[in-house]
Amino acid sequence: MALIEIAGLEVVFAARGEAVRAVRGIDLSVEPRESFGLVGESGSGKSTVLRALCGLAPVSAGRALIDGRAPPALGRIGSRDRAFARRVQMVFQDPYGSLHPRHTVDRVLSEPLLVHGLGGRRERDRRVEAALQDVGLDASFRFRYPHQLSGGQRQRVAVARALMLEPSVLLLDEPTSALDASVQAEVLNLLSRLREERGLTFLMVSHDFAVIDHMCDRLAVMQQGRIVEVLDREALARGAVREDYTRALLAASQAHAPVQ
Ligand SMILES: Nc1ncnc2c1ncn2[C@@H]1O[C@H](COP(=O)(O)OP(=O)(O)OP(=O)(O)O)[C@@H](O)[C@H]1O
Repeated sequence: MALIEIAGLEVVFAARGEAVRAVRGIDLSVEPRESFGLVGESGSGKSTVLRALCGLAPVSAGRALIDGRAPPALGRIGSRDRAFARRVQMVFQDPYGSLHPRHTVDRVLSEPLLVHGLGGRRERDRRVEAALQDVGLDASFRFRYPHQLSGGQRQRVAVARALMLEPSVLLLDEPTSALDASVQAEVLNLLSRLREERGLTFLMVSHDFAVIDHMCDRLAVMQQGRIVEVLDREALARGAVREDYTRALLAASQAHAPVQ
């Protein structure tokens, strides 16, 4: 059975009295342990799909389910949210924005455990140290603040935080596009390794085909809130693309340096 199931999904935002149809009826299934990419031009609705899956955007019609369940309603904190957070986590583009500037790495990583009442002090310490090690940061990083880290190190901390509750699904929104090319490759390789080791399922947004090609088994191409085609990696490698829109995106992406 698919782990992520999206059917007839529509998301409509009300912006200054006008309805913005960000997602216009999409269907998508992602299997357990699969890594699936969403590509498309800016504003095509990629991030909105991820947000609908975790309850941060309204599902106006259709459904967006993970493991057969809809996300908890916006603004309601309860046991369903806690159960959901233990299955699904999101990683954003900008680790600087998503890490609290006045919280140490230790606090950032312990907080999910505290909120979920997991482990005593010793157990939390052990898990924070293990989490740092898992993302390739040594113990000296534990009491640093975000501004004392490089962009790549910050994103490693954001990945470690996302994994603290041992979720099965990661929703990744342009997780490396704020990083330099060489650092980008390191973080992508880290994500691939963690996925392999932990049997994670990824749904990943990028505007960059090289990133998607590096990371994903299949991808959907989005345009104006719709999916125009779904490709697997092999079709992408052969250039077996049906839509001119996809070809244009591919050409624009290939103008940039490929991921190593
Ligand atoms: N909260 C919101 N309120 C109103 N409109 C929104 C909201 N969030 C997104 N939109 C609109 O929905 C459309 C899709 O946005 P979305 O962020 O999903 O696109 P995207 O493909 O992820 O783009 P990018 O690659 O630039 O991040 C855009 O027209 C955007 O302006």
